[in-house]
Amino acid sequence: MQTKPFRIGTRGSPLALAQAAETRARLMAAHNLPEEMFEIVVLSTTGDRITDRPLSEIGGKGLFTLELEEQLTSGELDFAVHSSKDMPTVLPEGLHISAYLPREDVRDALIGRTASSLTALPDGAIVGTASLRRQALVRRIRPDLQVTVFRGSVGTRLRKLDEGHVDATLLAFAGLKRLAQEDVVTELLDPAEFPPAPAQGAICIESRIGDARVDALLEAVNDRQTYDAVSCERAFLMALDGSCRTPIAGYALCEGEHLRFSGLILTPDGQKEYSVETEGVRGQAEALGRQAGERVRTAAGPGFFETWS
Ligand SMILES: NCc1[nH]cc(CCC(=O)O)c1CC(=O)O
Repeated sequence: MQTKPFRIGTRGSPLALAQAAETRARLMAAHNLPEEMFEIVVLSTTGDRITDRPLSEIGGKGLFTLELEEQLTSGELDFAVHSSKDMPTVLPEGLHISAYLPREDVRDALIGRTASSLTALPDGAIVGTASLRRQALVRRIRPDLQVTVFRGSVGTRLRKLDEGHVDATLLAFAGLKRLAQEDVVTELLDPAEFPPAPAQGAICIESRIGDARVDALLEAVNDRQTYDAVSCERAFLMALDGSCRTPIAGYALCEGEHLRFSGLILTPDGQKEYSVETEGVRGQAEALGRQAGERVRTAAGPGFFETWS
């Protein structure tokens, strides 16, 4: 084995750093390599710098990955660690997702200040979240609640909640667990009523296509169930054209060689929705996700996407 360290790219948020550290720890264990073999390189991205506007307004998801991808392409980094949920559906030419770590809990968590659950919040209470999906799902269950845009790192959001800016906020349980902050959670939401975002809870590793040395390294930490499930969910998202103004939920589960998927699109007010369920063999994960996306897209019709985008 070579002795030059692998250069791992990551964003600098506490969650991103925790994910990069987890990736390094798994690689060290899988290959019996010392920590010095992995250099964690922290980059600030456009998405990190702009925190006062919804991402969908400033150009969407690529904003968290662009700077890392430039350095992957140029060879400055060997691979980059991301929250799969933040990855665009189409990657720059020459790059691919080469591995997924075993998925964390996919559920959303409510952190309530004035009540502990979504149903117990008082009439007209304010829920802070920038996610269009979470906004729509909250309104679907509790049309009386007010929803306000709430961005920043997990720590920033919890501080704003503490300061009383909102009555409750919603975060991915996975991120809270990775930050060892799961004790703040007051309610875990049932995926049947409050389905997660495609790719939620999964860490992915992006690298150059055809980099045999990196592929061999990463293969040992790739979780095949997560790979198939998230590939299905991302194909669903892509078939919906990644319309980042559309609230979209999607969740796939592998059981043996079988895969089941449920998807949902909603209007931002949560009052109209189209859902889809499908299942098949794991080897067809992407095709199943894509077909589910096409089905829901056809059922909704073009008007669904145009009225408010
Ligand atoms: N968009 C921010 C983001 N990207 C990934 C996570 C959480 C971890 C994950 O879903 O893997 C979060 C924060 C959140 O949604 O609470």
